Amino acid sequence: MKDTLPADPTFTPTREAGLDRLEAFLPRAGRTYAAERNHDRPGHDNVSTLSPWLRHRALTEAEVAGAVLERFAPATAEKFLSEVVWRTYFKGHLERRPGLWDQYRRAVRAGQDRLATESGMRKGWEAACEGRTGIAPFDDWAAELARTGYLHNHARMWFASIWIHTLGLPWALGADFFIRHLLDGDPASNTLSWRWVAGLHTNGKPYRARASNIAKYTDDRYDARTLGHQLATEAPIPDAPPAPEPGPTPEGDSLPASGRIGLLLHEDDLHPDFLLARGLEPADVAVLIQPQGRSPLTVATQVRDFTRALAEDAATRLDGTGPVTDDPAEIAAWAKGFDHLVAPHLPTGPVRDALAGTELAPLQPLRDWDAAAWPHAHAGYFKVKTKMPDIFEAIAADTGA
Ligand SMILES: Cc1cc2nc3c(=O)[nH]c(=O)nc-3n(C[C@H](O)[C@H](O)[C@H](O)COP(=O)(O)OP(=O)(O)OC[C@H]3O[C@@H](n4cnc5c(N)ncnc54)[C@H](O)[C@@H]3O)c2cc1C
Repeated sequence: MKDTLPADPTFTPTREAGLDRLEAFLPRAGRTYAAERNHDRPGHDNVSTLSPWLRHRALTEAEVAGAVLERFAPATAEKFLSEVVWRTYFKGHLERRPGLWDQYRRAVRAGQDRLATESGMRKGWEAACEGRTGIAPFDDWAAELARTGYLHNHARMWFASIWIHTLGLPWALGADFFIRHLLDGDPASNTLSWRWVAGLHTNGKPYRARASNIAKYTDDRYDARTLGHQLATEAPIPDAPPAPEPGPTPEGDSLPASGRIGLLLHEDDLHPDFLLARGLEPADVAVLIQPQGRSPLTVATQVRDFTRALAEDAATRLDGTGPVTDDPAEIAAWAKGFDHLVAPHLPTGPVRDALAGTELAPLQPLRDWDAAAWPHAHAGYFKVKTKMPDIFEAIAADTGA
């Protein structure tokens, strides 16, 4: 029976492979995506599976949106484009409220303290992480995540809801479990999506997974009646500190007018098309990665390998001879050879945290795409969604097309 299932998607850690995936998906980015996207199906060919490349900006939101808009009218591809812009919204939201990242890190540590002292919770957490809860779809998604480093969006929502509301586990430990295993594990999309499921994001409404919804969108792979007896019927909102007030949109630095420039790429932006389009001529390129910085626990080998290989691919593309490293001290030694260090804007997350502990202070130009979207990312998604036409205006400048 298993042999007849479509194969798991694979994620080759090169920009070229991401471009191939985009090319193969493009014909389905219009009405087909709108009609089919909610189904969690083996193989996942009803969605793009582009997120591992987009997360590291080995492919950028602007170039993906640009390719889609060359093929479809904005209204036809609205659903897909809106999902891409969700990613930008979450990045902007966290840039405006970086304190949410600090709160999350503290909540993970507090959850780990509880694991050390509450044996019942520890057993529940271990069973959830190992896919041994007895809730069939949840256990299957835990196994799929560990095997592939990817889950469909609906599966992520249901999984997070069952983790929080049915199993009664701390939301931050669930977010930590995801970010240790997802190839696209992202400080913004992951943290804020888990907060959204818990009911801590903008509207105070938790997301509760329903048996009938799971059965429908898994094409009846799971029995709604059995699930109906297993899933929580209530979804109380967990205690959490209030969200910080939004700060200003980060302002991008200008490029230096002269001098030898070292270009520092990082795992949050590996394709400096916008900088080259602005006239940057780097003397050399290095890449800083921090996959292990995503969690205090061990991050999955395939996540660390994927991130490093994608970073090496970026350095090779740009003929960089600088280090591709997770050690900021190596970057500091390399940076001594230049008058200026330039990096694409460093968003909230482990790379920025790692640099904060050093004397390195690269100039950080901002992408036109982010500059168009982030001023509207201070509250819910709707404000950004209404600005989609303006954001698309930034595609040419962002991609240098
Ligand atoms: C609990 C939870 C945790 C999540 N954690 C992450 C994460 O760590 N990293 C991550 O990239 N996404 C995360 N998401 C969002 C979303 O599930 C994935 O981006 C999407 O499933 C990736 O699959 P795809 O590339 O096939 O998406 P498609 O449906 O093909 O969408 C295209 C692109 O749009 C973006 N996108 C789509 N849906 C969302 C969304 N809801 N929020 C933000 N961006 C979106 C992604 O970059 C994606 O590649 C999470 C969602 C939930 C509910």
